[in-house]
Parts: sequence; structure tokens; C-alpha cells
Amino acid sequence: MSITRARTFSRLRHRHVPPQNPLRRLHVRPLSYTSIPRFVARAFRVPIAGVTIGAGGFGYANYKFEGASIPPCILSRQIPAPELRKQTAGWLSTVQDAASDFIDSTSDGIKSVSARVSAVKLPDIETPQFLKDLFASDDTSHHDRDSSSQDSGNPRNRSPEENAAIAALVAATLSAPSDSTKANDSGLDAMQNGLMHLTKKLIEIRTMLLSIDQSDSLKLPSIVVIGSQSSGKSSVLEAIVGHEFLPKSVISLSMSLLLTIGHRGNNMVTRRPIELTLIHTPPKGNGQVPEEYGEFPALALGKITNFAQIQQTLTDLNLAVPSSEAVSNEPIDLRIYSPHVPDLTLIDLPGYIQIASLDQPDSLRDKIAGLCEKYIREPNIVLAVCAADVDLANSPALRASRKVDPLGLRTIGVVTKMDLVTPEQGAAILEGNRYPLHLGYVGVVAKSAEKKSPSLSNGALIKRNEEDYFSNHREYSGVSSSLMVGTDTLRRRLMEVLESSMASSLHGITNAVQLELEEATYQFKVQYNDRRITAESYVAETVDALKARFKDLSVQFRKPEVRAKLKAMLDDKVMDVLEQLYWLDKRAPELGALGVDPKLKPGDVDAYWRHKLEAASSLLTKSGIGRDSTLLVADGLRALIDSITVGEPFNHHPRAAERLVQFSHMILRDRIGLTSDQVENCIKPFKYEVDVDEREWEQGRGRAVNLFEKEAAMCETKVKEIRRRSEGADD
Ligand SMILES: Nc1nc2c(ncn2[C@@H]2O[C@H](COP(=O)(O)OP(=O)(O)OP(=O)(O)O)[C@@H](O)[C@H]2O)c(=O)[nH]1
Repeated sequence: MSITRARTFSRLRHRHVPPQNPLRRLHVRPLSYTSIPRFVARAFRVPIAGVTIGAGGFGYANYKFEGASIPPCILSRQIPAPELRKQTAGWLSTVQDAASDFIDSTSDGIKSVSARVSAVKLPDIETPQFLKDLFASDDTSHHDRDSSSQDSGNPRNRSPEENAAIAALVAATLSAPSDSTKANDSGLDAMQNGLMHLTKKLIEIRTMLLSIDQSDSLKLPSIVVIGSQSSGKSSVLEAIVGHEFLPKSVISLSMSLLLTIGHRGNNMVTRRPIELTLIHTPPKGNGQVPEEYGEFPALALGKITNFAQIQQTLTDLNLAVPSSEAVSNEPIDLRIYSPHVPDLTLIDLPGYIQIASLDQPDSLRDKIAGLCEKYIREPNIVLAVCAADVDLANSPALRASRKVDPLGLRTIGVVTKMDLVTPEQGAAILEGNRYPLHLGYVGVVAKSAEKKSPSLSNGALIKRNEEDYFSNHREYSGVSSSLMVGTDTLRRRLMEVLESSMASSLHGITNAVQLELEEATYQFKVQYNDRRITAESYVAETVDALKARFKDLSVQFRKPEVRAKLKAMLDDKVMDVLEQLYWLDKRAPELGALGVDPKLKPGDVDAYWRHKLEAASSLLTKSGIGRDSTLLVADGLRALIDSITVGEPFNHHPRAAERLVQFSHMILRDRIGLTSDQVENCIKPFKYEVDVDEREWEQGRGRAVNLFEKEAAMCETKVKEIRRRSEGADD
């Protein structure tokens, strides 16, 4: 037994195990950028956005395409080089168009505000000196633009009204929450148009960044909706969209009835995060109102104009999560296009469970809390939904948001079911004195008591009901009231906050893109010494490098090296045969006496031993030495190719490396059969007539003695090990 194990050990030593170096990817490195005071970041948001898209987005996309994608594709010959160049150029021009479009629209937004600014009284703010300096200073980054864009884009050419308009826009972002309700109507309109434009562009940038890179460093913020079950999250989102489209839990519909009949099924319907992107579609030139529709990009179902179908699809997707998992982290991507929605990105999450029950145990409660925690991290904005008829002290949404945002700088409180408390109580909640939030609380009524009517949509009914409710109570509608109420106010507030937060995040993204560019430039310098390189020359160089490496390493496969490997393999085989025929033979000790008898002639040896010797040599000759030696060489060649593909430059091109390995393995596989037949034929004449001279015989004896000594040493080690283990087990 111990001998057999020792043999296995010895056999293993000859196998080649290729190193499992993981393929290294270029440029992955953590970020560390300096944080800039929030108000400075806000004030700088317009120029930053332009610079980021112009320099960062374009440069980064360029780098990603040139640096990462071109060589593997060309190497793998999936896309011909000219075609790829065309695709890349097309993509880059799209990014460039978006960038210039963004810069143009920014200046359009500024112009539209400035057109109204002469008629509107500006908010009473003191323009900080650094802003005045900023607008008065030269901006060299604009020099490259064409003259038309310079007219409005270059700060030197801006009129005082335009400068004042920018200051107004900045002031809007810096303003206190109550300013949302206080601003003069026409100023508000202008501001809203400007913001809509900016938010839309920022959301486009967000989608673009997501399509280039999935790393956290390049993500723009979203609004994350959290709240306990039945706090009214879905109703708020539906009020914002103006349609019923979210899955409804059975328990919210008739909770009391279900509790009475003792229903204990799992009624939770929101089991996956829903990433909802609202896209505002403005009326067409002829005044025609565009159609409202939804899209699930991952499902390729096309435009869905029936919101009941969207609701059904969402319900199906949520209920498809196995009940053993209950909640999944995989988000559902839904986009809604409508002329009645603002440009927003919202994420609806499963509601917090407050009291664990049989069908909603502690583990599920923790899972939901964990999922929400993942989403409410910076830079996302938290929409903490609380029902007015439940004490805010018990709100899990506020509790969770306070953990990650103690000062409430990125948390908006939404108080639903305002109709269920008295106006005095409602006003007290919205003032937020007990649990202050910098971005404030907005009160809503997202349910209509009226029955559905054929003339009005559900959304319109809820809107009318809410407007009636708040205008009938002077606590909310009085001139002196500074409270934020109504879904419209909430929409506006969300846009302002999202836009300002996105703009601040752009600063971090500029840094991230800058770092990536520096890293790429450095890598380029190190690898290519800054010389110009085309896709074709890169491929040619890579193939040359492959050939040179193969040539270097193939030294290991010259005759002496291969012969040594084959000898070791044959030694192994001999030991296998001896193990099989002699090791366990009861008469084996007789061999010792035969070996030391000097007078013994071959003819005197017992027929038993002669027969054994013949069986042993026949086992050896019939063991398929031709096939084994071919496999041994093929294994070595395979390991050689594998070791080449994990090194430079293939570590940067995992797909090319994979193809190379596949291709070489395929060639080897194809040749093994034929080659082993040929080897077998070559050695056939020498298999039975072993012709050795005196010197070779002596060498063979020496090798055999060495081999036996090695085997004996290994057996000894094994025996000691077994003894040590059994003694250890006895203790
Ligand atoms: N009276 C009143 N009821 C409301 C209001 N908003 C929502 N509701 C009701 O509260 C219940 C729960 O609302 P949902 O919007 O489904 O709550 P949810 O937080 O999405 O619930 P889950 O998805 O189960 O977590 C529903 O029956 C709504 O009709 C409101 O402003 N006033």
C-alpha cells in the first residue's frame, strides 16, 4: 500500500503544471481625488460639465477604444481593421456631438434665462467675488471652438444679463429648500427649462459613462426611493409619472381582510430594484403631443404604450425571483418616455420590513436592509418616504439615511398620506424641526378618494385631488407658508437636487477620467516609448514577439531535453511493471539469493522467474510507449504556449490569448494520433531486439540501482509519515 502511494507520488513529480497566472487587466486602480467644498463645486458646475465632456469623456472614450478594444478584435480577426476604425470613429463622433450639443444647450439655457432676467427680479443674493472673477476671466479652453459658439460661450463676450442669469442659475442650486416654492412664476419657468435641459444632458452623460465603464468612480448619482412597506413609495412614483405602472402587493390592497382570514403568504411584490429612467419628450414642432411609452432595454420588448402591460411585466419579473431568495440584487431597467415627466433617474427598492413575521423572517428583513444600504451610498440621493400617520421616529427610511447621511445633505423627506393627519400635524411634520433635513420635506397626497372616471385618467384624478386638498388648507397654501407640498413641487425639487448633485459629481468624474488618462499615457510611454503606432504595426509586432518567445522557449525541446524526459517516463513505467509483477509476489525474497549466487547461469534459473521476466518485458513493449512519449511532448508544448500567453503583451488582450491557446491546442490534438503511430513504427524494430554494448549495459545497471535507491528512499519517507500520523492519532 505504502509502495503504491509512493509510486503515485513519484509519477506526479513528472507532470508539468502550468502556472495559473490570472490575466492582468490594464489600468484598474482605486481613486483618490481631492474633495472640493460643495458650494465651490456647485458654483463651477456649468464650466466643469463642459470641460468634463469635452476633455474627459471624449479622451476617456478614445483611450478605452484605442487602448483596450482594438488589438484583441483585430488579433481575433472578428472585425477587419478598416471596419473597426470606422466604428470607433463613428462612436467617437457621437460622443463629440453629445459634447458640443451639451455645450450649446448649456449656453442656450443661459440665454433663455438671460432673456427673462431683465423682466424678472433676481433673487436677492450677493454674487461671490470668485464667481465675478470667473465670469470676467479669460477662458482659454474655449479658443478652439468655432466662432459661432464663441459668441455665447466665451465669457469675455457675455452680456451683463447673461452673467446675471448664470448667477441666478447658480443661486438656484445654492438656495434653501423653501426657495423652490417661493420663486416668482416666470423666473421659475425659465429656471425649470434651463434645469430640464441640463438634467437631460447629465442623464445622457450618465448613460454614456455606464456604457463605457461600470466602475463606481464613473457613476453619476440617481435618486433612490426607500421606505417601509406600504409607506406609499409606489404611489409617489406613479404620481410623478402620472400612470399606474408599478406592481402592487396584495397586502396593500386589502390588508385587513387578509389579516382577518389569516393569510400568511409572501405578498411582497417589489423583490428586485427597479431602475427607472424618466425621459421627457417635448412636443413636436407641429404641436403634436408625443406618445407615452415604456421600454425594458434588457428584454427587447420594444415600445410598450399600455402601462398595464408594463405593470404586468414588472410583476412577472419580480415574482420570477425564487421564493427561497425572496429578494434579488439584480436591477430591472425600465425607461419611460413621456411629455409629462421630467428627466429623472429613480430607483425603487423593496420596502423595509418593520415587524418580522412567519413569511417575512429576520433574514429577509436584513437582506432588504442590506440591499437598500448598497443603493443609498454616495453619491446617490435618498428619497426617504414616510407616511404622515406613522411617527417619523419609527421611520426605517430616515433611520437608514441618517446612518449614511447624518446631516441630511442628500436626503429628501417625502411625507405621504398627508390627508390622513390634521393640517396642523401635517405642517408640523413638514417643518422638519424634529428630524431636520437640509433638503427638507415635501408633503404629498398620492391617492384619490374619487372613483375612476372615463374622462380623467387616474393620474389626473390624483393630481386634482391633491391640488384641491392643499389649496383648501391655509396651513399649506397661505401666503406666509414656506412648506413644500404637492407632487409638482416634489418633481421640481428632485430635478434641482439631481442636477446639482450630478454637476458636483462631475468634478470627481473629471478627476477619475484624468487619472485614467494619465495611467494610459504612462502605459503608452512605458510600452511604446511614445512612438506612433497603427493597429497593423501593433499586430505585426505582437506576432513577431510571439515567434521570438516561442523560439526562445523551444530550446527546452531539443533532443537531449526530450530524451531526458522520455527516460524519466520509461523509468516510471519500469517501476510500474515491477510493482505489478514482483512487489507483492510471495516468492520475491528468493530473488535476493539468486542475485548473490556467482555460479548461477541463466539456464539454471527456475522457469517461474524466466516466465515472469518475459511477462514484464512484454508488458513494457505493449504499453504504448509511442503514444505515451507523443503525449509527453505534446503536454510540454501545450505548457509552453500557455506560459507565453500569460506574459506581455497577451496579458492585455485576454481574447487574443484565449484564441491562441485554443488554436494551438487544436493543432496538437489533431496531430497526436498520427504522430504516436509514427513513433510506434519507428521504435518497433528495437522493441524486442535490444542491442546494447558493454558500456551501455553498465550504464543501465547504474541507472537501475539509482532508481531502486530512490524508490526505497521514497518508501522509507512514506512509512515514516504513516507511522507519525498513526502515533498522532493514538495520542
Ligand atoms: N389616504 C392615502 N392613502 C395612500 C396615499 N398614498 C398611498 N396610499 C395608500 O397606501 C397603500 C400603500 O401604498 P403603496 O404605494 O402601495 O406603498 P408602497 O410603499 O409602495 O408599498 P410596498 O410596495 O408594499 O412596499 C395603498 O393602499 C395606497 O392606496 C395617500 O397619500 N393617502
